[in-house]
Amino acid sequence: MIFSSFFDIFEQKSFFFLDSELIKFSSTVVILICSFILYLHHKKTKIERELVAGNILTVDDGSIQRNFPIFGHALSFDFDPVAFFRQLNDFVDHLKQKDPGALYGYHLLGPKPSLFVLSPEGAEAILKSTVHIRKGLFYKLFQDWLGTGLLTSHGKKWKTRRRLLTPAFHKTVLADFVEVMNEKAAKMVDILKEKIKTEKKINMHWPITLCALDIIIQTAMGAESDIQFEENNSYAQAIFDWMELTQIRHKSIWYWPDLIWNLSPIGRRQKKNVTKMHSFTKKIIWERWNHFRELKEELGDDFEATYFAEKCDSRGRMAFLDTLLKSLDRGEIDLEGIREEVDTFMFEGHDTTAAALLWAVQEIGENWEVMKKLHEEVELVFGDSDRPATTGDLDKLTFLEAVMKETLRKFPSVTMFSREFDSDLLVEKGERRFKIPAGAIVTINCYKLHRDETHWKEPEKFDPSRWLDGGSGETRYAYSYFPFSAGPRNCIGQRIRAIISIYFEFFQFANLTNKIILSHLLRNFTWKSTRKTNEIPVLAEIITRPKGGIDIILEEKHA
Ligand code: HEM
Repeated sequence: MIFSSFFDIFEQKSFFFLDSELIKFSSTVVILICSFILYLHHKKTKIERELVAGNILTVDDGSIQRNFPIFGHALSFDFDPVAFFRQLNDFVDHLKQKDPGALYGYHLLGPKPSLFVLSPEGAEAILKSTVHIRKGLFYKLFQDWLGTGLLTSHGKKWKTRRRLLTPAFHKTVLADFVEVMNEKAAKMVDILKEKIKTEKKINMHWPITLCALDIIIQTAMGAESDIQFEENNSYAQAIFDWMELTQIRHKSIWYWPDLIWNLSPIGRRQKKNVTKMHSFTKKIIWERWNHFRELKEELGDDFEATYFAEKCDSRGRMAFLDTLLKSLDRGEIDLEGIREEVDTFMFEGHDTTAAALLWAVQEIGENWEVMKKLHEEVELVFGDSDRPATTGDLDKLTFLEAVMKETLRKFPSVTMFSREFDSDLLVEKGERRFKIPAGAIVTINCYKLHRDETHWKEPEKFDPSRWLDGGSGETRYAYSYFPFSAGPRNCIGQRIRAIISIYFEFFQFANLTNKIILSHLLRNFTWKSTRKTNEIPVLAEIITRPKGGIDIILEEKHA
């Protein structure tokens, strides 16, 4: 209406008319903008009052973060990702100093309340809830790549997908997984042995990331890949660029509306990343789906028995992509749904593991005593042989397990996860009551909570012995350590462990990958980190990684 009269004015070219219509038009626009600003201001003030009444602490006491009219604290966030993460951790320290018994703090993104958890007790109330399981607004920014797959969906869709996918990594494919992981880790070792012939200092970022990616491509999708030989692999590069741009979008609320984002230069660059990543996974899915259909046509009634014979156990459970293809054949999911889940597993399944391994390599290389103990342990289990590791071998590597647990305590790969509240949550701690209002986004920063001094002695110290017999790790308060999250929306890799442990004491996809890759490294090399861990900037961009990767001086053990 407004726009059509605006164009009419120009067509009629009547200046008298133009004047009066323009005045009408401009006043309408000004009134609309003013009403909107007043509405935002009213909403923001109302929610602020509600948060203070609910015992949620504010960070805007002048010294730490400014609360601007309309925009709230959004304008005080640091743009540099390392500084931004430090800022978030400082908020926790600042508020805990102010009120040691408080469970939650807040800042405002415009009128949107964004809460953060101050203590493990505060995390427990949220993670245990079976009602507040909807992921925070931030996860919408993942949807251009992951769609609404398991990580990002909620409600009925999430429940159906979780049921569909949980049995996907079952015990009968465990042996295949271990075989593949050994093969890929051995490939990485060969590549590194070649590298150290010409380079003294090795950056472990790409060798480890590509090895983890190689493993997930084959174990979850059943596809062969040569990705480890392509250091500048365009798929992996697209993933990293996507993460960086998503992080920028996260901190810049003006980029949140799709229209603005899609028109911006970095939004267009992001589109190219997404197209590249989608075509990579679609190709894998199509190849396997075509094979599935050809075989079905060829074998008729015998198809299921033949296709799944090697993959099925007596309960009829299958490998990841096969499970999805069978569901597709039954009409329980469509091709787009499979693409969403494949992308989710490609994303969650390699980068989380790679980040944890990088930090582990760094800590081992800095702590000579730890390296020595690990060498002794692998030598005891494998001797001088170069045979592949079995699940039995991995079970015996108890110190290595402790090293991985301690690494994930200090550097949980997924540092921050959040929930968006559809209804209020009342949390009680002793005499005190805290109210999280409906509409709030609550972020749990487990990097900070894993270093809570009330639960961990010398939390900044890398001390794997906490996890050995008698150590504090084993007797800890459950919610002081949750690198795989906890409750109904925990990491599916962890949940699988509980189901599979009926057959095997030890099974966990991520843990298995970590232990196999690290044991291969330890059997072949010794190394020294070139930087001190506490001097490495922590880049918490969706996945928490060391900025600049990990540089080590790597030497062959039996050269
Ligand atoms: C060191 C390795 C890993 C860590 C630390 C880790 C951590 C996590 C965390 C903290 C969450 C919850 C995220 C949230 O609430 O937003 C999560 C969810 C998830 N993880 Fe992992 N993960 C790891 C490896 C894996 C692997 C190997 C896979 C698959 C092969 C995987 C698949 C998933 C999926 C699908 C979800 C979403 C579950 C749901 O919402 O129902 N993760 N992971």
